[in-house]
Amino acid sequence: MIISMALAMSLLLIFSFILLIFHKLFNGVGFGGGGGGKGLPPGPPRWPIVGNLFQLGRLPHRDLAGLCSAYGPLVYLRLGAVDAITTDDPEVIREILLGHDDAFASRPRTVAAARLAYGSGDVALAPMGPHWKRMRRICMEHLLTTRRLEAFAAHRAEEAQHLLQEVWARATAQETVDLRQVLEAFSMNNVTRMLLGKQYFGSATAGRQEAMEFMAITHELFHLLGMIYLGDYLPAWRWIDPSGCERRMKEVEKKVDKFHQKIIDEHRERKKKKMKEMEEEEDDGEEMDFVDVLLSLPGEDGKEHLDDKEIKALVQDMIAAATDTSAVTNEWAMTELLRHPHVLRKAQAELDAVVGRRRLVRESDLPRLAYLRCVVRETFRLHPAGPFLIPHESLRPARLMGFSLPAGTRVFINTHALGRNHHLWGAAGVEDFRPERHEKGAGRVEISHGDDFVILPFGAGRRRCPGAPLGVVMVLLALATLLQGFDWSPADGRRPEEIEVEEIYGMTMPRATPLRAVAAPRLSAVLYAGAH
Ligand code: HEM
Repeated sequence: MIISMALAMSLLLIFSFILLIFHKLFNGVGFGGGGGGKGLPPGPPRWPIVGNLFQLGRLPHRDLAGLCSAYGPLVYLRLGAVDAITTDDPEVIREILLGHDDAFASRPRTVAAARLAYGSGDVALAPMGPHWKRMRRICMEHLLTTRRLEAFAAHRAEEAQHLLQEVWARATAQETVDLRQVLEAFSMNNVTRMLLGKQYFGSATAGRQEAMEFMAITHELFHLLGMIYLGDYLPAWRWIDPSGCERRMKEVEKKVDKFHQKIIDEHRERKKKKMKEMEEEEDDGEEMDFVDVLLSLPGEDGKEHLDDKEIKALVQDMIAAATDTSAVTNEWAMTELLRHPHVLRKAQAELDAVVGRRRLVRESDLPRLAYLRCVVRETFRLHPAGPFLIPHESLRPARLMGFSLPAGTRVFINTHALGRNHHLWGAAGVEDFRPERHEKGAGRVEISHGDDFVILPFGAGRRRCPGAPLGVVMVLLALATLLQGFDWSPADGRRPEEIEVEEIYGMTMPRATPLRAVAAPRLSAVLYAGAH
């Protein structure tokens, strides 16, 4: 497979090279001009056909950051047949996401979105239009309301207790803790309890095997959705598909669909049973999970119900958008805390002062944990869950910062580079993890973006993350629980500075390897076993 990939790449390069020579012979101009022509923003020179595609490697966010350093805050690229821009500058980002939100709020129709998001029939990957509006409204009105978030607070407290117990069990058995595993379980359980009425990891679970399968499918899905697939930029690539990418998409599509269909069928069955037993009473919606709600909503064009495809697209979107983002953020936060023990101790001292050690931290404590909130902001600065948000696309020709962009321009807002922009954070120490840079006088430390757009963990404008309040609570609650409950040190006797910080690129950007650490209990034993 590697050989066929290399062969295809070489053929493409040879073909591009021949074209380049023809181009040079007959037009007198060489290596394709960079951006800047036809009123486009500046950008790197490009090859015929492939354009700048081969300038993107394994970590495209770092490659695009390099282009912003070389060509300025707004860079034009040609990726095969697709026009694209990238930026790491808060002013340009504000113009795209707020000033020209109407033009830039669509999404590209990628092969992965078509295959893996029910023909872009979800919210997150749907192009701008009436379908997106309706699906997003359903989520906002039936899942992500303040009332529903409050109604599930008790479940989140149970999951925090469960997280504490899981780590405690490993600590008392003198085992290292796989933080990726316990943090994923925490996020997955919280989300699936709201969505599906099921806890996937733990005592009253859907079964360990099913949980592991579910998690593995979600990872694979995220990997495929996030990758820069050459077939999206060079249609001819799809004929060869040398790495078998589309075949993998088809396989994952089947597995995911089977999983979601099972969930819907189980819910329908349960509903039927209830009706039969005449147990169904007028419901205020609080005991219904999201799938129950979706099954009771009317469909479009006079249809009695939403169809299964629409329900599956929504459920998949919510699971994917909610679990990985918060788990990845928490794994990075713990990575940085382990690398910076003085920050970890300072966050624990704050927990001792605000909550004490005689009871467990609760959701209602979170607004008062100002330093912990700075830790999360700093984590988002250095390790944003979505390195390019979810790429946007322009719906129509647009003017931006004095340049003209054609319709269908793909927009890579580089949040990873924004957090390392020397003009904002200073050239020295930009890679240092220093939560103090976000400290301000009195008042709550906000974790979403402010007016200055210097960090952007949830995007902005009409495509901003609708789950941000829930995401923030899940991240803070898990971290507060881990820090209040345990002292932490690196696994395998490593020194803090030896903990790796390499990332892998995808729709979310996790550490390259799972984080393992040693936990030592710091509360009285009764709190680990007892009720919250
Ligand atoms: C720490 C946790 C989270 C982070 C960092 C995060 C981040 C993001 C980002 C960066 C985007 C793209 C914004 C854009 O393209 O402009 C997004 C979109 C989205 N997020 Fe989140 N998210 C989190 C949690 C959640 C949760 C808990 C949910 C739902 C339960 C959720 C649902 C969505 C949806 C549906 C979209 C697509 C919005 C649209 O395209 O209209 N997210 N999120």
